[in-house]
Amino acid sequence: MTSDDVLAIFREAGAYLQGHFILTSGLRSPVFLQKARVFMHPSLTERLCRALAERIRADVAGQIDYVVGPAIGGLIPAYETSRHLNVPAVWVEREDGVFKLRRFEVPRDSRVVVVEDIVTTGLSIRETIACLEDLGLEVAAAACIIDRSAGQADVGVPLIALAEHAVPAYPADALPPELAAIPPVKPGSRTL
Ligand SMILES: O=P(O)(O)OC[C@H]1O[C@H](OP(=O)(O)OP(=O)(O)O)[C@H](O)[C@@H]1O
Ligand SMILES: O=C(O)c1cc(=O)[nH]c(=O)[nH]1
Ligand SMILES: [Mg+2]
Repeated sequence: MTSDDVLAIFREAGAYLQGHFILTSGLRSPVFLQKARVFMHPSLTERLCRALAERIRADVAGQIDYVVGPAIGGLIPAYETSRHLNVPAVWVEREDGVFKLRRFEVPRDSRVVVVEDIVTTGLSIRETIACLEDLGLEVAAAACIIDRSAGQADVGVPLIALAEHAVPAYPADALPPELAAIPPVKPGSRTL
């Protein structure tokens, strides 16, 4: 599956939004990939995550014990990708703003792959890895459906992206006038 194929799925699902968006990193962007509008369709999610699982199988040497999804966006793709890898899926969720593995007991030294929906700066994956490493887990790699940084984000482990799609993002105090003219919205769950 190519990046164009993935973007076509997002466009057809009405998930390629244009406007003025506040991202989880605090950056502002004229584009938001509303993955929930893709993941609401099991057949589309199955196609994307089957392809992502194939990439993970090809790129990650050795055993994978668990897939970990950062809630909320990573829940569905992590679960569906784990189904194709035939390993269990768990998730981290925010407690007072910090990712925690609240509901599971994963043995120390387990080898895991983090599966995210979208990467912009890589901040959410880095936060996830910090939580997992604190628990003594080995993070073999991270993976995502779309990398908006097009390879620029550094998450500290190899990042496998099903698609790369470079999208502009600006600090809040450096907005182009056409973006500043639109009232911003924040679709994600951080700080909710
Ligand atoms: O690479 P980053 O700069 O961290 O941006 C990407 C993150 O932003 C979104 O999560 P968000 O916190 O907005 O909430 P969500 O998971 O509920 O969508 C998305 O699900 C990624 O986790
Ligand atoms: O950076 C983000 O917060 C972000 C960007 C995007 O396109 N989609 C998303 O869910 N989050
Ligand atoms: Mg998220």
